[in-house]
Amino acid sequence: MRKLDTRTIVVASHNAGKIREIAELIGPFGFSAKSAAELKFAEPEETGTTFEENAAIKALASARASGLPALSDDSGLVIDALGGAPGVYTANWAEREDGTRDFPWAMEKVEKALAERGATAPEQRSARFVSVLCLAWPDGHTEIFRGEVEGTVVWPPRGDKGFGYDPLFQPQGYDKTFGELTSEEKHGWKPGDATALSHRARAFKLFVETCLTA
Ligand SMILES: O=P(O)(O)OP(=O)(O)OP(=O)(O)OC[C@H]1O[C@@H](n2cnc3c(O)ncnc32)[C@H](O)[C@@H]1O
Ligand SMILES: [Mg+2]
Repeated sequence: MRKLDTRTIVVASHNAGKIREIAELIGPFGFSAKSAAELKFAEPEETGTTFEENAAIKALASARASGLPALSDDSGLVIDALGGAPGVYTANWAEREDGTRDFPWAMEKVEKALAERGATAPEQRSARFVSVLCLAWPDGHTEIFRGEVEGTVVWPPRGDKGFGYDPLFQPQGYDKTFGELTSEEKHGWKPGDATALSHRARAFKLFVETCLTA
């Protein structure tokens, strides 16, 4: 287990929604965060078959390109009735032929797949959001943290907050989707809290406990 030994960290992501959430989570710890998008680093190909593999590919690419520790996030929506899809391929499901992402269309695809399987009742629509964070150093060392949040796929999508598939996902015990919760509510965590809500905040809490606290 290695502690973070610099005050600058590269956020190894090109997703503006994710970068904003990671900046919110890391802000209170006094780090300055620079994203791979800002640094104009090329997006590495995500050739892994697990969240862990893809997170490591992204973090190592940014750590080596910057010479600084880099934190990546590989995430996705895992739907039980779809055998775990879209899972690691959650971003690909939203990709149009020209490479642009279309989330309303991706959410319709998810709904179509569920309807084809007759998964219309809430109990047939269980899912979890998964986030795997990887902190990598330029010398190749990595630390991995996984967070998951259980919930249900709703239809129609609700809310315009958050990003990506947020309007489709209602966490267990809540009557609002991630698209209807504020960013603070979605994290459900700030430094010192014993629990967190979102997949990303849950993984982040482990990262803080392992790499930031003395
Ligand atoms: O790889 P980077 O550059 O970090 O950005 P990305 O968007 O390609 O990220 P992933 O490869 O990890 O793919 C994750 C997909 O899951 C979606 N996703 C992940 N976390 C989410 C969240 O908290 N809310 C909604 N959608 C989320 C996201 O929109 C992507 O389509
Ligand atoms: Mg990606």
